[in-house]
Amino acid sequence: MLEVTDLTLKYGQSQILNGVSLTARPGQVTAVMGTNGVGKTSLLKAIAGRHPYAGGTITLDGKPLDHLTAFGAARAGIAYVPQGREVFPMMTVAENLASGFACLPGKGHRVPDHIYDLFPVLREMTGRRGGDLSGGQQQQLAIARALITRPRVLLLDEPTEGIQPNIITQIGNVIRTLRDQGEIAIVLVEQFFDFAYDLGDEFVAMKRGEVVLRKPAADLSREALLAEVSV
Ligand SMILES: Nc1ncnc2c1ncn2[C@@H]1O[C@H](COP(=O)(O)OP(=O)(O)OP(=O)(O)O)[C@@H](O)[C@H]1O
Repeated sequence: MLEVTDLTLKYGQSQILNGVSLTARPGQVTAVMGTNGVGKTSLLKAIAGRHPYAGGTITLDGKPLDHLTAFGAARAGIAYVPQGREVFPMMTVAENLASGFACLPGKGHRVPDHIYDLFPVLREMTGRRGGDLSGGQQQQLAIARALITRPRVLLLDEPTEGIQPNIITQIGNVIRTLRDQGEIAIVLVEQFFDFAYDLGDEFVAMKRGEVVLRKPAADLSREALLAEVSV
């Protein structure tokens, strides 16, 4: 279980996160929602070791992840799929996937079949350059690359952004499959309300760097959540 407690984060003198707390459990989707600029990406960056945080704690199964680097966080089991995907454009699909092995011990890794079973389109495109894939295919590649690292926590930053509807459905199905397998805790940052609402087991709504609502799906109506995350 991932526990973030009282997290604060600054860019220079600007306080961006102000005491943010959330929990992500294996086999569940924790959906983090809020309008542009409330600090959702900054929160994921702090968890993923991409930006230092000023205060608070992050623990995984009770063990502190003390200000890890991005590599350290990946080694500890935190996989991050950034907004905009960050696929390596000049590297092939196979090479992009193989880059995920860097944080695993040992050598001679091969892409497990279950990754291609989740994303069959990637199996057909192993030799194609990342930059030549469609946006939807790049998103699938970015999620697949994250799963290569055998994470315990999967951080997804706006996976539906700029993606066509049929691929959004496929990505939703992948998230559901991962959730139902019960091993990975998923933190989903998403502004596509219905997508997040359908998938979320727990909801965290943010405003101006603070959590204004934190509730399990069972205790929250669609209207109540919509009211908290609308402009
Ligand atoms: N590197 C940076 N330096 C300074 N300010 C930043 C930096 N990155 C983000 N910010 C500011 O921090 C605030 C939170 O940004 P963040 O990207 O975390 O929000 P967000 O909720 O993910 O927004 P969006 O949905 O638009 O991605 C914004 O006001 C943003 O302008």
